[in-house]
Amino acid sequence: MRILIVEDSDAVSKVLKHLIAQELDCDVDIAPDLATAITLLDVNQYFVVVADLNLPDAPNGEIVRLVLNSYHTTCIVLTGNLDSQQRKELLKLGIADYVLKENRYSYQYVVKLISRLKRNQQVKVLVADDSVVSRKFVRVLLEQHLFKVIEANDGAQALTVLKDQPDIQLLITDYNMPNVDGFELILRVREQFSRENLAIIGLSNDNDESLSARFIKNGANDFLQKPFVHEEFHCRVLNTLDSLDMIRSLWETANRDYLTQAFTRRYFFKKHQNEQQDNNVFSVALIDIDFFKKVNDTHGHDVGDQVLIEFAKRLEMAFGQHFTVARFGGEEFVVAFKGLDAEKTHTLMDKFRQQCANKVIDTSIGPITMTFSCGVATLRSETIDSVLHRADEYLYLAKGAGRNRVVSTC
Ligand SMILES: Nc1nc2c(ncn2[C@@H]2O[C@H](COP(=O)(O)OP(=O)(O)OP(=O)(O)O)[C@@H](O)[C@H]2O)c(=O)[nH]1
Repeated sequence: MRILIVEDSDAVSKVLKHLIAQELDCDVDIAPDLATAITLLDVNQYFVVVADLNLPDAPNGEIVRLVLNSYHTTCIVLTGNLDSQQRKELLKLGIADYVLKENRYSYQYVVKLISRLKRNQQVKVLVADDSVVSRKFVRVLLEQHLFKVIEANDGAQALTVLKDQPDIQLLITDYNMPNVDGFELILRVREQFSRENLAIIGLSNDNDESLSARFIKNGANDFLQKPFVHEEFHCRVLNTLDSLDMIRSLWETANRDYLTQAFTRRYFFKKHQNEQQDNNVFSVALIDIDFFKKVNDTHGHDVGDQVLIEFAKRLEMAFGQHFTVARFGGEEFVVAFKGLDAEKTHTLMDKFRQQCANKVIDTSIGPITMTFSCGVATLRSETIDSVLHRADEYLYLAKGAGRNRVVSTC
């Protein structure tokens, strides 16, 4: 990623370059005037151009039109002052945002914005609105911030799109729509997508003043009254996505093991405590690395950690896409095989055991071999604790029989 700062003040460009380089993994070029900017723009592909409106050889914001229209590059405007008319014109041109050079927080805002724009490239936003004009308007605003935009012309279509593309992170929905309106859409979406999975912003040009509260009570994160100004739209979208990121990060901290990134014991129980009622075939594999204490004692705790991290990675690669992989503590892991009986689970785990035993783990002190023992049990008319207890008994038998083996009822 490469950023261009076009700014005639040496002090400002140095501060910005320092902050950007510190926060973002990217190259930063500086142009003190329009002529240098053109030379650089001709040879480099920039992710974003941060441009001062008033340059020695272009005092009237000429750089902005050039960046947007000739180089089709995202532009953040930097300016000492801006009157209301200039502000409107710039926003109409399609800049990502403008920043007043007021204090160091202004520069931090630029960095935060670039970082957000970078992430936005991976963020899918669904716009549900029966008005084509309105949908296109929102699309243009979202694309200025580099989002991947998907459109739905009513609530029913939005539900289908969300089912097909569950990785959509933000739904922006109008209130008045045929078939399924905004409220009903949100209620139905929230049955499947929690707040850490999907954020929702409601829109309406209806003058009913209770709408915003009703949207939020129904499960939306925010609401915007039409017509809205560009900046308010961007601020609300960015705030909503920042909150979503924060909720996700808290969720990850609460549910993932810090060292290995496998799910925690707590998550495992929360997710699988009702397996019996769900009436599904359900097996668990309880896994314990063999002689792990020896790895720590011989090579040190750090190398032990590297082995745990790599082993968790292997488990995740082998089973994580379809099954829950959790670290129960220490060198003990569990995989929940929902839908598989003991025999199938045993076969899968035994194949994985052989692969692990035959593949060295590269650590900082060189390659290390490791094996594990495993107990497999299938849920009967019992609690999740009981099935784990039985898996533990089989694990104990596996250890007693010489380790590096899988034991189950089969
Ligand atoms: N490096 C590292 N070691 C850990 C961690 N958690 C637990 N351990 C170590 O894991 C080892 C577990 O040893 P034991 O329970 O005796 O089991 P073992 O040596 O694997 O022997 P068997 O299970 O009987 O094959 C202990 O030395 C713990 O200190 C961790 O997060 N990192």
